[in-house]
Parts: sequence; C-alpha cells; structure tokens
Amino acid sequence: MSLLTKDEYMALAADLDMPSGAFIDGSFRAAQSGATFATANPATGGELAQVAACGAADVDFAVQKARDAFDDGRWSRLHPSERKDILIRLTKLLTRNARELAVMESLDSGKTIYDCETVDLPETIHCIKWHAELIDKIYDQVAPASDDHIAMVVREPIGVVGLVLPWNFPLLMLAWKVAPALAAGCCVVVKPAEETSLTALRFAELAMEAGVPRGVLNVVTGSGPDVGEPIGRHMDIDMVSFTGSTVTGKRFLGYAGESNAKEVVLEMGGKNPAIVMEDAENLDRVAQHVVNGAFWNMGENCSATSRLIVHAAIKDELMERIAQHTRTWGVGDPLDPETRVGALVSPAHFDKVCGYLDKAGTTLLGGTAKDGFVEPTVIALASNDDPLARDEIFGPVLSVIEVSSFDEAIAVANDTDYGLCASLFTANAKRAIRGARMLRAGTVTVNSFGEGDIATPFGGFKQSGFGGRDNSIHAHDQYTQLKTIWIDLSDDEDEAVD
Ligand SMILES: NC(=O)C1=CN([C@@H]2O[C@H](COP(=O)(O)OP(=O)(O)OC[C@H]3O[C@@H](n4cnc5c(N)ncnc54)[C@H](O)[C@@H]3O)[C@@H](O)[C@H]2O)C=CC1
Ligand code: BAL
Repeated sequence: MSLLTKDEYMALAADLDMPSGAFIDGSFRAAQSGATFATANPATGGELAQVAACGAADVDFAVQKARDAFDDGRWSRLHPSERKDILIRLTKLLTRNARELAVMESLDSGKTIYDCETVDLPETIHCIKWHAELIDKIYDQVAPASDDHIAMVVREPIGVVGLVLPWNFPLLMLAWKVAPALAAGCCVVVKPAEETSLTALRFAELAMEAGVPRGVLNVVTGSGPDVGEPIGRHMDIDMVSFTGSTVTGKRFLGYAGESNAKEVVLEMGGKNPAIVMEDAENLDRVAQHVVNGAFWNMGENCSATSRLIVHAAIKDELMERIAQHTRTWGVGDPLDPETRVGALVSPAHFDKVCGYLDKAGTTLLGGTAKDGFVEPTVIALASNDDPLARDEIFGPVLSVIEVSSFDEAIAVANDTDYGLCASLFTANAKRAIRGARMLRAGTVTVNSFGEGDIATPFGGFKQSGFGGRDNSIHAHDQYTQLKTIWIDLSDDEDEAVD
C-alpha cells in the first residue's frame, strides 16, 4: 500500500471514530464504576478519547464470560478449520481497515505513521494469518507403548488466559499473543497498556465482526494495579502471558504464587549488545544496521540495540558512518510519512529518558530533547558499569563501549542481567558461530539486526524472559497443555488387574 501525504493522514485522523468502553462479551461497556481516563496523543498532548477505567469487578465479569465461552466449547470445540476460517476473515477485515488502524496507532502511541503502515499493520496481519494457517496442520502424538495399550499425547487449550500488553507495539504485541491463544482454542482477557488502549478495542470489534464468538476475546482497559493485578491474581485464569518491564513481569510470578499457581510467560526487557569486530565487512552496512537497531521505534523496543561494543581498530570509521546514517533519521510529527523518529509514548517516559541523558558522559551525537521528542543520541561510555550500559532506557539512546579483543567483546556483551537479543558483525565464519553460541541471549543475529520473523521463537534468557516463547510453532506451547490418554486394548476381560 502506498503512503499518503501528511495532510491526507491529518484529514483521516480528524475523522477517526475512537472506541471508548471496555469490550466484554461481544459489546462495548462502561466500567462498572463509571470511571474513565483520558488517552492522549503524545505528539501534541491533546486528548484523543476517554477510555473505561476498569477495575477488579470488570475483570471478574470478563473472566466469567470467557470461562462460559470456554466451557460451552463455542470456540475451543469448533472444528479446527472453522477457527481457521474465522481468523482468516479477521485478517481480511484488518487489511480493509489497516489505514484507519495505522493512524489510530500512531496518534495513540507517538509511533511514526511510516512504521505503523509498513511494519506494525502488515506484521500484525501476517501474524494472525500465520497462526490461523497452522490450526488445522498440527498433529498430536502417539507414544511408544506395548501392543496391549495405546498411549496418546494430546495438546488441549489451557483455558482462560490473561494477556497483559505493553505500549510500544500495541497491535503487534496483541497479535503475537492473541493469535496463538485463539488458534489453540483459548478464550482471552486482554489488558492493553493504559497509554495505548484504542487499537486493541477496535481489533476486538473487528474480531467479533469476523465471527469470533462473544466472550472469546475480551478487552479490559485500565491501569496496571487496577486491571493487571486482578488478572494476575485471578483464581479462574489459567495462564498469563505478559510483555513489559522486568520489574512488573516479576510481580506476575508473585501474583501466581499467591493465587492459583497459574502458568506465567514473561517477555521482559533487554539491554541488547551489537558487537562489531575489526574484521567486519562493509562498515557502511553495519552502521545502517546499528542505527536501525538503536533508533527504530524511538528505541522503544525490547530488542533495541542499546550497547555498541566496537573493536578499537575500526571504531573511528564506524562512528563516522553511524553519524552519517543517524543524520538521516528525522525527528518530527509522527503523521508526516517522512518522519523516522516520532514522540515518546508519554510525558512520564520522556522524563525517564531525559533523566539518563542528564547523567550521560560524553555525548557524541544528538542529545536534544523537547516536548516529548528525543533526538537520536550516541554516548561514549568508559565502562559497562555505567547505568547507561546497565539499565533499559527504552529511548533513542545508543551507548558505545570500546574493546580490543573478541573474548573481551563477548564478556562485556554477556555482562548484563538481561539476555533478549544480541548481534555480532564479523566476516570470520568460525567467530560468528562461536560467538552466537557464547552470547547468552534468546536471539542472536549475525551481520544483521533483528528478531527473526514469525516462524522463529522470540524470548529471552536471564531476566529478559520466563516460561515460554512468542512467535513460531513454539508459541502454541504457552496456550496448550499436554494430556496423556492411556488406553487398555487387551481383549482378555478375565485377566487379573495388577
Ligand atoms: N519489554 C518490552 O517490550 C517493554 C518494556 N518496557 C520497559 O518498562 C519500562 C516502564 O514502562 P511501563 O509501561 O511502566 O511498563 P510495565 O511493565 O509496568 O507495563 C506493562 C504492562 O503491565 C501493566 N502493569 C503495570 N504495573 C502493573 C502491576 N503492578 N500489576 C499488573 N500489571 C501491571 C501495565 O499496565 C501494562 O499493561 C519502560 O521504560 C521500559 O524500559 C515497557 C514496555 C514494553
Ligand atoms: N520488539 C517486539 C517485542 C517488544 O518490544 O516487546
């Protein structure tokens, strides 16, 4: 789809119909308390809509509706190909409404319309399609057993699941979780981040239009303590899948332990290194990958390259090229299709990022921050112990650490509490493979930046992840549980049972 002009996007934005109530049991509803909160455009501060400020009573109601839907089998017991057809219909409705959703996403999150149109919407749709296509192609297993028995190992949907979402990719993270959950036959209670509730609500409405039965996909809006915690502690939710900060992710382990020992899958923060060795080829291309990794989505990305670990022998040349490419990343109005760096998601998050800029040592590039916008910034660090090298900043800030050997580079890269992603740039094949094995991260890219794609599992080592993976066929493991069915086939009914 070709992009529109800024004026055309602004006209679309002015005409958007914003959803407001929570979406429970197939319709929009006010919070039971009647409370609402404002969701604002981070680029202007202007209010976009009032959203239902739900609480524990609304979570209870949504869980009860999801449980009813799960138990009567209106979704879980549909023929797999029927579930597939409904989700494929959803992808068609999403495609038809992609432009409206892209504009809504950009307005609510500060993300650039360029990214919303070229990445978030296409990947959201592709993710739903990929998991839908899988539904009627997964087989169960028969285990080795004696001739007198058959031992079946089947996967069953885990039941009612809570999906607690972040604000950095509101629709795409919804898709990463809701697509395999619905594909598996689960019923879901989604809690979008309070900064970015709008597209999840519109998504739920389109899912209903596509034929997802009422009660199967519920969206409960509100704050972490008011909605996230009741989901985490709910006695009738079987599993929670969360993406967000490590601090909040760990809380879900506590909630589960103090309630019904529900299963918990956590996709948390990262402090992702890019190692560039002295033998890396095509430093201009390396620089493009590093700049893209660091500044794409304003650095509000769990897999963002936030530490550049560079060999001293090529540092000056690489930094020159990084500077050239960074200058092409224009900061500005997210609805201008030329903009590559939009607004940070909220004033609170802007203040957090600025706090790190204030503490920064030697700023090599950028450093300007104003009214919610932060210029792509590169900072030289003397040591990997600096808070800028240890904390997840989640802004367009790249720290640079110089090293003088391969082993030192790997040691610095692994010297972090996180372990989500890492990249390694080298022309030496043995080093590439050895390095990929030595790096303690869930995804290692060699001579590129990225997260793999929908077909590869995504999740972290150490404090970046817990309990499972998003994406790929492995995502289904989160939303299903194994059952053994052991059947006696012996025909001698008189034989003693021992
Ligand atoms: N891994 C990732 O993709 C993300 C990482 N972050 C990191 O987290 C930092 C803080 O951002 P936040 O929005 O505050 O992240 P957060 O982790 O607190 O929020 C993520 C989700 O958890 C919910 N939540 C918050 N507090 C909760 C609680 N006490 N109980 C249950 N649910 C709760 C939120 O409402 C939201 O839906 C960012 O600066 C960034 O470093 C934030 C968003 C995404
Ligand atoms: N990059 C997608 C996953 C995340 O940021 O949470």
